Order: sequence, then C-alpha cells, then structure tokens
Amino acid sequence: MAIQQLLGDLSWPANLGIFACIPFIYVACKILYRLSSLHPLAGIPGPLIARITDLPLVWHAYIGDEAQYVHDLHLKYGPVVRIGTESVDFIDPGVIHPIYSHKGGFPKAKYYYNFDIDGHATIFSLTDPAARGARAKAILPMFSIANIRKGSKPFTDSTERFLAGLRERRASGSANVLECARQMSIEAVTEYLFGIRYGSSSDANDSEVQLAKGTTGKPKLSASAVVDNFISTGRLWYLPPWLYDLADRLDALIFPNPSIKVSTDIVNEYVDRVLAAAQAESERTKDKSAWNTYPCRLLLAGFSPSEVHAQCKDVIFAATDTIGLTLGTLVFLLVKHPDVYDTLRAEVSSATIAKSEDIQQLPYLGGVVREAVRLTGANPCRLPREVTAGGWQYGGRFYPAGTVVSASLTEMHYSEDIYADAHAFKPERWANATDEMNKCIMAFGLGARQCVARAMSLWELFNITYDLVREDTLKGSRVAQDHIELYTTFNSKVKSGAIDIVWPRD
Ligand code: HEM
Repeated sequence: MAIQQLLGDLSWPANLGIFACIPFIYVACKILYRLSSLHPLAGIPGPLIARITDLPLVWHAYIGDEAQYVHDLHLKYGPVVRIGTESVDFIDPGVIHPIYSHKGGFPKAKYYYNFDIDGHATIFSLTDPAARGARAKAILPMFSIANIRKGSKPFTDSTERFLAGLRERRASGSANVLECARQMSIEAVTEYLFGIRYGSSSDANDSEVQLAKGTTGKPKLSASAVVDNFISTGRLWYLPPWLYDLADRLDALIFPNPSIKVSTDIVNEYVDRVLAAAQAESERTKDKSAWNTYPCRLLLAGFSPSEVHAQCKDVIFAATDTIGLTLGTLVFLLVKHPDVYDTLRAEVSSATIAKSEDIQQLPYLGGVVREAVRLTGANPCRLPREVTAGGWQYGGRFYPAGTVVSASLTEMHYSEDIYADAHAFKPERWANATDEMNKCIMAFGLGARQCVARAMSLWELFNITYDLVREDTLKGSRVAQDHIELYTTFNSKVKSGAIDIVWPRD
C-alpha cells in the first residue's frame, strides 16, 4: 500500500524512471549474489569475470580458442576451475565415472539443443535420456561389430577408393589427406547405413555429384561446406537457442558463404533420395525384419519422415569430419615420424592375417591408432553435463542441481600426469598402458552418451591404416606443414582447411 501511495504521489516521468531501473536493479542484485559467498560455487577457484558472466566462454568459443582458454585457466587455478557462472571443469580421472557413467551419467547440458537439425532434436542433441533411448534402440544394432563385419563391403570398397585416390595424388606430387579422408568416411558410412552411397548416382558421373569447385579452384567434397557449417555450431552454442538463431543469421549476413547454400541443397537432395528409397522399401515389403537401413529402422520405430530426414543428416555431419580429421591426422603423424612408420611397416609386412579381426590384434598398429586418436581431438573441448536434482557431492564440495560439470579432452589427453611426454607421438606407450590411460581416453566421449559409432570408426581406422602401410603409398612423402593448427570449439576445425603431404621429386 505504501509503495502504491508513493508511486501515486510521483509524476509519470518519475514512475517511468523507476520502472526503467528495475532491469538494472535485477542485474545488479544477480551480480552481487554471484560474487557473494552465498553462491553455491563461491569457493571454487577461477577468474572473477567467470563468476559474473559467461561472456568470456561465449567469446572464446566464437573465435575458436576455447580449448586454449580453458587450458590457461587450469594452469592458473588448478585442476578444478570455475569457467562460467554455473560451469566447472575438471582435470581429474576421478570425475569420469560420476559425471559420465554412473547410472547413465548426468544428462547432456542444455547447449546441445543448438545442434538440433531442421527443428528436430537428434540422437546427438537430445538431452532427455528416455527420448534419446527410444531412437538409439532402433539403430544401435547397425553399429555392433558383428554386423559391421557382416556388412563390411562398403568399408572395404571405400578404403580401396581412398588408396586409389592417394596413389593418383602421389603421381601429381601432393595430397590433401583431410579431404581424401572426409570423402572416404562419408562414402563408407552412407553406403553402409543408408544403402545408397553419397555421391553415387545411376544417371550422373560420381565425381560430378561429389565434387564441387572449392574456393581455391581445387575440387572439394560437395558436402564439405554444409558439414563445416554444421560443426561450426560449437562457435555459438553457449547462447540460448533464440539468441543462437539470431547470431547465426547475423553471422551468415556479415560473412556470407554462397557455397553453404549449394552444399546444403546437394546434401538435402541426397537425403531426400535416401528417405524416398526407405519409404518405398517399407511400402514394398511388409516384412519388417527385412528393413535394414538406418532410415527404415527409424521409420519402423514410428518416427516421422521429417525427423528421419534430420537424423540421417545428423549422421552425415557426425561421421564426415570426425573420421576425416582423425584419419588425416594419423596419416600426417606417420609421415612426420618415419621411425614409427618403419616399425609399423615391419609389423604389418610380417603379419599373418587370416581374418579381418586379426588386424586389430596387431600391437604396434594398435598403439599407432590409439595414439592418433589421443592426439587428434576431433572434439577438443568439454563434454558438458548438467547436475540433476539433489545435487552432486564430490571432492569435499557440493555442486547444486543445474551446475554444468565437465572434463575436457585437451586437458585429459595432454595431461603429463596421465600420459608422460604427452605432446609426443609415442605408439609404444600403449604397450604398457595403465588403467588411467585407458580410462581417460575420451575421443569418442564417455559413458552412456559415448559415440554410437566408436567400434565402427576404430574398425575403419585399423583397416585403412593396415592397407595403407602394407601397400607403402606414403613411401618418400613429407609433411607440408610442421603441425596441424586447429580452431577449437566443440568440434575442431583445421585452420587452413587442409592436411597436405607431398612426395618431393628428386
Ligand atoms: C573418429 C571418429 C569419431 C569420433 C572421434 C567421434 C566422437 C564423438 C564424441 C566425442 C561423441 C560424444 C559427444 C558428447 O558426449 O557430447 C560422439 C557422439 C556421437 N557420435 Fe561420434 N565420433 C566419431 C565417429 C562417428 C561416426 C562415424 C558416426 C555415425 C556413423 C557418429 C555418430 C555419433 C552419434 C549419433 C553420437 C551421439 C551419441 C549419443 O549421444 O547417444 N560418430 N561422437
């Protein structure tokens, strides 16, 4: 009443002034609370700014050095750092089980919503475990190692094309192995999962469909621009979805890239074709046990054609750059380290391989693949999870519900405490791997939400490396750059867009 009377006594401009001040008062109170000892994360070391606002995190993700930013904070403040108002990052093998594995781990943090596709939450972006589970159940059998072995032809065919492509480029003196590996990955995965290889067409030349002119004038995989665009979601993903959309539009307006539109159309047309074939298949045969492709399985499980379209695109995005970058880096490391290459070649040349699974038993090859996976960091930053109702007690501290907790790949994989001489490429370290080394490899994620295609990807990496080294295509090659420079947000991106190797002509 007193306030009402006071307001009533004031002139209307004074009233307006008071109302205009309310948001500022609200923000000021919020900042004071965040800075005070009343905030539940008050005792956690970190920069003052991170207690007030998430803007530094948003900024470093946007400019592509989030991994370096988080690393610098750990160097300064120790293994447990408050990196944002509600966010804490750990370098501690002990957090892996409670955050990612125990009872399915904490759910994915809200930022994953920004990875939705065409208005649909995907198997990757869903934060609700039950909704994700219903979709994953339909497709997971396709990723079992037994089924991959049974249906391995798309993989062996794409490996053969990858090797043929490298031989061709060797003749010309240089190869961008990143682009070759991306192409190999998208072909293998789409043919295996969708039954129609990306880029294949009955009425057009494969290479016309697959390759669009890159900006340098060199042919570039036609899906590259749309894949790059999708993985760059991580640059803005800390924004709330409405602001994300706005920022994304503004970004496209300020930095227009016409090749994204061309590439998006090509990929959409391809996925339309995949979906139409799956729908025709479901019409043709009512025998549901014969429905064996990824889209058929999702349709069978009751999901709408428009969602299945989005789920297919999600897989293309998830597969192309991750395998592309990992395989590209692996080849780069082998070329850069001739001693490792020679040891591997000796093992591969003398091996007796009766069946393809024997390849994964080769110990030095195993070390090479694990070491390349460790050093690549296709997802180099944190995999954030949100503490659920009831909070989480860990290391003598209480983290209330809503706290975003994480471990970051770059911190774990480059920790000197876990991997001595962590920056070096040392396949032999895996001959006597400690439990901690095995536990802290998080390239494929961890726990219940780890990569559905982990076994498939490793299977490909082992087989391709084996064939590549056996036929000695890399003989005489050199790296064209000393190291691979990356933008680091949720997904890594090679700054130059290429991992080049050359075969010098003497
Ligand atoms: C070297 C290759 C690959 C790497 C390094 C990789 C990495 C990852 C990582 C780190 C995650 C977990 C992300 C998180 O927790 O936030 C993930 C999830 C996922 N990946 Fe991969 N991935 C690879 C290949 C693939 C391929 C080939 C496919 C599809 C054919 C794929 C499909 C997925 C999907 C659908 C998820 C979401 C799983 C879920 O949340 O339930 N990935 N991947």
